[in-house]
Amino acid sequence: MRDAFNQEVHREKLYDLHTLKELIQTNLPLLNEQQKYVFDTLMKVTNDETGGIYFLDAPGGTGKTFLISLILAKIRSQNKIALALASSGIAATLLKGGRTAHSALKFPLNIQSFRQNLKDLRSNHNRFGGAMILLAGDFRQTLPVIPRLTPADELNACLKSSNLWKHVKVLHLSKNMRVELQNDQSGIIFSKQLIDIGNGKFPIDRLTGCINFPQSFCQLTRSKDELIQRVFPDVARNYRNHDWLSERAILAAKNIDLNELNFKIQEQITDELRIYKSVVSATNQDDVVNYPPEFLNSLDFPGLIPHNLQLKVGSVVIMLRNINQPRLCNGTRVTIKKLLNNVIEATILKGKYKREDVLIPCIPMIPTDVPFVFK
Ligand SMILES: Nc1ncnc2c1ncn2[C@@H]1O[C@H](COP(=O)(O)OP(=O)(O)OP(=O)(O)O)[C@@H](O)[C@H]1O
Repeated sequence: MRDAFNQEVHREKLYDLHTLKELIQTNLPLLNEQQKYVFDTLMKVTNDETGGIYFLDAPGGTGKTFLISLILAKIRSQNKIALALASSGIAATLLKGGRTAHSALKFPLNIQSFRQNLKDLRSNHNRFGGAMILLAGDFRQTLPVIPRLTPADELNACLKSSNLWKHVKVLHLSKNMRVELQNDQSGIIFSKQLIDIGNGKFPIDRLTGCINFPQSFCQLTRSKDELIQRVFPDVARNYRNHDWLSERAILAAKNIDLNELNFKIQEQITDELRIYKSVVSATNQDDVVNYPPEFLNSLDFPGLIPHNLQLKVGSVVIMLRNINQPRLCNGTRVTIKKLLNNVIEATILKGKYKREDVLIPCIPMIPTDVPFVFK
């Protein structure tokens, strides 16, 4: 732990002060009133070393990344240490110097133990060793996902259920800068409706227990084909345009629906289809008889690619694992460029590494959350 900490400290001394100061000069005057209040509050407790734990309650688009980048730059420009840790690889790529908590600290982020560790490392007995800890997110979004457990377990895993929550000071951002800057009226209404859903303001249907969307909620489609037509019009012609591809996506709650949608979209691409079959077998000799490859091949586990992976040049793929951070991490979207026997060449569609080509090799995978081990 001490080694990991020292490595981070060393990394933190490598920032170019001139670039940091330029960023501060450009972005600080742009902060809106709420953002400025958060910035001033956090910089004050950082500078006078009173520290404390803060939660930035801010829905999507309100400027979390913009504001946190500025706070990081300001602290680093004063030759102090600011670590940007994220729970997922793709979130870590949004911030300068961002790392997953796991990769930076070599242990999964557990706020309780992190609190004790910081006291030791900073030789300071205040909570979190006098450091300013800023957590950011949106409680209106998905609860932590815990496979095979109940909604009560998911609520328990939430930060709000932790003993620490009573010490957390909550700061708010509510102005959606993403739609504000584009002056898009329908975007402003939609973002407000999303916040109302998250705040439980939509009436619940007593019979079904579900919420009803108002007519003005969004454009509803009646079939998957119509949905594809609206989101990916004329795929056959447009799929080579990476900017066009990077601006659209269809989300679904279940893999089975996604597979059908992907199949239909990919069907419209005229390139040759390549099929990659995984070689699946039980690793424990005793299990080989009970779980023959034919059975294992028929299974479809969340987080694992299907046994029969069918791809075309131009297909869009989302990474499910952190293979090579920060470029190839869980959540990176790429489009296929070349399909070779054992390696796939692809181009990154979004984010800091957009347009960069990457190689995705064959990788052995052993899922850990199934009752028997297979590879
Ligand atoms: N004060 C500001 N002045 C100018 N642009 C801003 C300001 N605040 C945010 N933005 C811009 O608004 C957009 C949304 O901000 P940002 O990505 O930081 O929001 P977010 O809360 O992190 O969103 P999400 O949760 O969806 O990732 C970005 O393009 C960002 O550059």
